[in-house]
Amino acid sequence: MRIDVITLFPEFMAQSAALGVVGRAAERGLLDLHGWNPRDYAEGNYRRVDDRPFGGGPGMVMLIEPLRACLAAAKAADPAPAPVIYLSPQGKPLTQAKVRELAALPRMILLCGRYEGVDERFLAAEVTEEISIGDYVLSGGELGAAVIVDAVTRLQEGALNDAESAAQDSFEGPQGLLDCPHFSQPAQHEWGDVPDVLRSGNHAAIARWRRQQSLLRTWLRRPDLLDEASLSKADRILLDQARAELP
Ligand SMILES: CC(C)(C)c1cccc(C(=O)NCC2(NC(=O)c3cccc4nocc34)CCCCC2)c1
Repeated sequence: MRIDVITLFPEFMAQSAALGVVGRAAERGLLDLHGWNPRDYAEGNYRRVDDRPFGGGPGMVMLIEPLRACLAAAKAADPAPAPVIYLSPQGKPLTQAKVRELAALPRMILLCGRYEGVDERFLAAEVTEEISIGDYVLSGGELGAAVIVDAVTRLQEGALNDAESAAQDSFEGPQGLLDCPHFSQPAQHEWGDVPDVLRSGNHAAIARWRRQQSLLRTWLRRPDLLDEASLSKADRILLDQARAELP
C-alpha cells in the first residue's frame, strides 16, 4: 500500500515508520510511505504556509495554495486514485472497522493540520473525509497519521509473522473484546502468583479462563464495546459466572 503524508514535519513520519512491524513492512515493500512538506510548495522568499485568521483571534491558519500545490504533487506521484483524509478533531472517530476499510485501498493521502488548522475552502474542495484519533487537544495531526499508518500497515498481507498475526487476531477477535491479563516468569513473585489455570497445561481450561477474563474486563471497563445481545450462549454463561464471582 502507498501512503502519502502531507505534513510540515515529514521527519516525524519517517521516524515513526522506521521501527518494528511498520519498519519491516516498509523494508519488504508492503508499505510505500512518502512525506510531502507544503513549505516546499510555498511561493515567495518567505515561503509562507500560514497566515493570520480573518476575523481575528489567536494563532495562524494553513494557507490554501501551498497545500493545493503540495497535494497536486503528491497525487501526480502515482496513478492510483487516493482518498484525501484530513486528520482532525472534527473527524469521525477511528475504529478498527475503518482501519480494515483503509487497509484494503491501493493508496491514501493523509493531511496533517498545524497551528489553528486548515483554510476551510481547502477542506471543502480537496478533502474526502476527516478522521479523528480521539477527543483531546493535540499540536498537530501527525500523531493521527502515525496511528493510521501503524494500524493499516499491520493488516497488509505479509506484514506480520505467524505469532504476530495470531496476536492481531486475538486483539481483533470476533467481537473485538479487550485483552485478557498476560503473565510470564516468574510464577511466584512478591506482587502475586500466576493464576494456576495458566500453568495447568489444560488448554481448554486456559482458553476458557482467557475468554472469561476478556468478557469480564470488557463488561467492566468498556461496556460500550460489548454487545451483550450478540454474545453466544457460552459467552453469556462465562460472563454471568464471572460477574457472580465478583466481590
Ligand atoms: C477534540 C477536542 C478536545 C474537543 C478539540 C476541539 C478543538 C480543537 C482540538 C485540537 O486538538 N486542535 C488542534 C489540532 N488537533 C488535531 O489535529 C487533532 C486533535 C484530536 C484528535 C485528532 N485526530 O487527528 C487529528 C486530531 C492540531 C493542530 C491543527 C488543528 C487541529 C481538539
